[in-house]
Amino acid sequence: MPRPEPKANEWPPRVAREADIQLVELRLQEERQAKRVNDEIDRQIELEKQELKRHRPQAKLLLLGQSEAGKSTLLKNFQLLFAPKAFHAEAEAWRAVIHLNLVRAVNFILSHEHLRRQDSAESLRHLRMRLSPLRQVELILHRRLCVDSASPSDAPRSPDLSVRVRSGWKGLARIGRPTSMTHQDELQNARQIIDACRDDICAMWADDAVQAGLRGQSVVLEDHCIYFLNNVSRVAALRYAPTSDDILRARLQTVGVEEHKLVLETVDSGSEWVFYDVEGCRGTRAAWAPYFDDVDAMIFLCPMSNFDVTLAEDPSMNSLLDSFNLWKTICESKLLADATFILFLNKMDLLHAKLKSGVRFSDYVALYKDQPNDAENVALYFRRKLSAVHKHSSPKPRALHMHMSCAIDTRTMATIVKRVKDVILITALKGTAMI
Ligand SMILES: Nc1nc2c(ncn2[C@@H]2O[C@H](COP(=O)(O)OP(=O)(O)OP(=O)(O)O)[C@@H](O)[C@H]2O)c(=O)[nH]1
Ligand SMILES: [Mg+2]
Repeated sequence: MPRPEPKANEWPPRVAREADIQLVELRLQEERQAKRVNDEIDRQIELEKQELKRHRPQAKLLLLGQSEAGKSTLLKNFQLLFAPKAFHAEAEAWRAVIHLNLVRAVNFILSHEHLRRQDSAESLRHLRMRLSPLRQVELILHRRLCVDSASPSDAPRSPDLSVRVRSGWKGLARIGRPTSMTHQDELQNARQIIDACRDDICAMWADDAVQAGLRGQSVVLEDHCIYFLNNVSRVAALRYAPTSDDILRARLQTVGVEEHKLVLETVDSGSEWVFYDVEGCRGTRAAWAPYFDDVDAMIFLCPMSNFDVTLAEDPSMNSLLDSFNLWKTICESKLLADATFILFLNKMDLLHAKLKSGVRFSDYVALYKDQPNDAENVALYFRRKLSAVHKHSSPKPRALHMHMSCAIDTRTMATIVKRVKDVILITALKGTAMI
């Protein structure tokens, strides 16, 4: 067909219009191609997101509180209940920590200045001599386990008999499997010496002069030291294998922020929870913040029994006041505004024993004046005080679940920890669980 002649004065000329049409077509093609590429990128991002979701732990949990509040002990309770195989697999590794806890307590007692002066007691002089190999054992275990390079000195030390393991709890697993024969021989040798000293440690702990000396100087040995000394004939035996109770009692100070993956065995088998267990000392708290992001639940431990003591790291600071201040700061953290709060009012057993021994809570907490000095009422005070702080903090944090606890009592903890597990699962799956 003949092409129509271009009309005179036609604007734009037909040829130019055709070129425009081709250009538009080209642009449309390019846009379609770009959209295809974009859609593909979006699809990839969506796939990656889903993949990430699949690999994201089912729950991310933060354990906070001052030093010795019981954070790591609570974590052990979770492990004992929901990953018992992993818990028992680590039992062997805990033995060295328990032995160091024990040996440090013995050496501390024997090196205490007041008891040195009582050397006139013939029996004590004898015991000191017979137990002197434990100094070497402390050095060996210290070298194998501890973070700080300073060796334990001969001078009497403060009764902070904590153990800090290189790279924390995870480092402990490596200690359970010593790599070289020298390590194995050293640890075996240490166990043999402890076993050989067993009767003498018993005799020392039962010695009236020792007990009177400790009482007279108001030396308060940490709870775990007393527990292992009371159980020395079992703990010091050559074939000793730590029980669950022993592991919960063992004192292993957390170093920095330790990540613990808990692969559940008894419920929801195979799913993974990640705990961030922090070192509670004041000087290390600035390092916590990076771990506040994107956690499902923040678990705070407030030890109720330490109202009459000051912080080991700051003797001018009352321990209870420090805990209250810390709780307030945590409640006001914007980063934690989306996390469910779980509060453990811990060390109920020690609170009970302390009040029963005659220490008065009102002597340390002015607001408590004229109120009953029993553990239930004091615990109620803690409950009201801490929930009021939570309620009135800004930004308003999410739900608060509170439990009175004794973290070393596996029986009562089993019930509490199961309840907390439900809260964590609901929180992780549905956002938050309100009560
Ligand atoms: N009697 C008693 N002892 C407890 C309780 N909870 C924890 N402990 C003991 O207190 C000591 C300190 O507990 P940890 O769990 O190591 O304390 P933490 O909060 O992890 O301390 P850091 O790692 O220093 O921040 C351990 O020897 C525990 O066995 C409790 O409710 N009652
Ligand atoms: Mg800890």
